[in-house]
Amino acid sequence: MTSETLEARLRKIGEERYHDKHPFHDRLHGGHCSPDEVRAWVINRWAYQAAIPMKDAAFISRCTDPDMRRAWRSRIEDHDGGIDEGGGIRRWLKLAEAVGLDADYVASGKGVLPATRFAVEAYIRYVQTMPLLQAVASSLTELFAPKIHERRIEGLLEHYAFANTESLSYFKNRLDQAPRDVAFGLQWVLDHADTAEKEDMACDALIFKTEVLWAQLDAIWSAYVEPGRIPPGAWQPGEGLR
Ligand SMILES: O=C(O)c1cc(C(=O)O)c2c(n1)C(=O)C(=O)c1cc(C(=O)O)[nH]c1-2
Repeated sequence: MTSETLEARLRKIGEERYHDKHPFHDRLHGGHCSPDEVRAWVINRWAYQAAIPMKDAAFISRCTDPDMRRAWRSRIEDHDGGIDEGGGIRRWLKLAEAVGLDADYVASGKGVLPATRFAVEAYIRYVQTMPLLQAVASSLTELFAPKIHERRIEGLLEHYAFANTESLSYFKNRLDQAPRDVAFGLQWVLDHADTAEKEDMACDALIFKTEVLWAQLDAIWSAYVEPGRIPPGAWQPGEGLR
């Protein structure tokens, strides 16, 4: 199989399984979420955001090649940033405040749904334990992220009063960062998946990751949209407000 075919397979997985197809995103981007549904999403998605640099640090700890570590470390810098200006994590907390949440509450991780936590932990563990090829391939959902970030910026600006350049700065920054990261990750996977078995492994990793993302939105839907069954200990509307 040629690398073009592998790339086409990976892109097809995104077309079929990426979480832009999840009904929660239609609801969010179409302006149909209640303020509490938006808050639930911001609180839960925080758990994912906060885990990304930890997963990238876990990845780097496994790399024996300095070139690979050098290429990968900007991902951690994007999210953590410098002491004064911060990075993506701090920008996410701006969004939290804009939707009426207390930033310290959100950053505490209290109230995150158990299923969200399990999904995020599974992603970190995957990157820690699976063959490097699969650890890299699991990041390739970012091939599809810029499109959803553009859609999100447009939809939120159109429909919600909290949306402005500052509150949405997280997504705006990702528009430049994600394509750079994913160009490297994709090329690395195409270069290293040099047998049919390895190509299958790369595809399996991407499928696994789409499931990590999908499961988080399913959890939000069942707790806060329908049937509205909030698990014990998870965020209750009215908690953690600023
Ligand atoms: O808003 C989204 O839909 C979305 C999806 C993804 C993704 O596809 O995993 C990431 C992000 N955002 C994101 O902002 C981000 O920093 C990020 C890092 C990674 C990763 O796997 O390393 N995915 C994503």
